Amino acid sequence: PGSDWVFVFTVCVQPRDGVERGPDLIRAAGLRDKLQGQGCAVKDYGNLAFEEFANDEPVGRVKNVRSVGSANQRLSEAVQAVKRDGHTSVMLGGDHSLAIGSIHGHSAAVGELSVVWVDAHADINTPLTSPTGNIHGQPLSYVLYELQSKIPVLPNFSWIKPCVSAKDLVYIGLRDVDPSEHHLLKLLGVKVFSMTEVDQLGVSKVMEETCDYLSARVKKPIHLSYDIDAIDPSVTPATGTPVVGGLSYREGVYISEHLSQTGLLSAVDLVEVNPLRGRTEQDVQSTVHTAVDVLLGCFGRRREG
Ligand SMILES: CN[C@](CCCC[B-](O)(O)O)(CCN1CCCCC1)C(=O)O
Ligand SMILES: [Mn+2]
Ligand SMILES: [Mn+2]
Repeated sequence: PGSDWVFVFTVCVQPRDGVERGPDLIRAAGLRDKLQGQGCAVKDYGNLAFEEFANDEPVGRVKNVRSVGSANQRLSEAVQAVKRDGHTSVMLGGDHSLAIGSIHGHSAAVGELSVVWVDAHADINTPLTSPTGNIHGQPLSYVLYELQSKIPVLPNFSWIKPCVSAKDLVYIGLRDVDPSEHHLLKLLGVKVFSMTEVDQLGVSKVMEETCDYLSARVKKPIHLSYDIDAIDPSVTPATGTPVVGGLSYREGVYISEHLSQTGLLSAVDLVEVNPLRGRTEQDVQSTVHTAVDVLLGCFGRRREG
């Protein structure tokens, strides 16, 4: 990329058990210098401060509703500002519930989006189907037009307007999908490349088919929402919900290299890095450095040099 590329970090943290430390570790691993070293201009917006809610009691089974709703509203505004300045937004989580604000803000600024969701999980439970009540397993249900009838009124969530069509969503890396999620994916006909398809087709064909599928109708800006747990826990163990049988380091980086080549990458989330879930410092460093390499791949880094 030329020097006209500006990357801004709307770095966001949830008051959670360790995942709030992800962004600073990714910074400390030298993301800014490495991006600049490959010809990118970088602007770091720093960490977004979120309002604390004293007794944020569950609503039904949904946990941390008020703080997550409020945080995502601030994040949406921050991402909108970044996109209005014509930059590519990079949101470092924090957990995947932050994709609500990131996708909402991105769409508010640029309109219709394609979403590529790289994850071991589908993150499409509704508040009523979620087995855990954790919103990081639900973000897509709040932003998909087709699921709005399934969303109850939740405090601090009324600002969210659905903004993504199910036909503009592609999953890569799925291998731990709840029955209720699988039902919704089938019902909505969402395009899924689970780990089975990755094994069957190979990551190169998966990316070719992903891009053909997304550009079959109208080419739209791409929102890449990358959950570090898509990659195998042998490579990225420091994460909240590790699942065996994940992407290799090479497959994980190839995905971002391929999307970078489309020239359509407009916003990136990199979430669920949790240093407290690493058993050793090596576990944490392997996870953080892989996250950095995935991001460098998004912005033009090629392994050939
Ligand atoms: C698969 N769905 C889970 C995990 C969501 C992970 C969020 B991500 O951001 O990391 O992708 C887990 C539900 N299972 C928990 C263990 C018992 C069976 C249900 C959920 O809590 O909804
Ligand atoms: Mn996720
Ligand atoms: Mn996940």
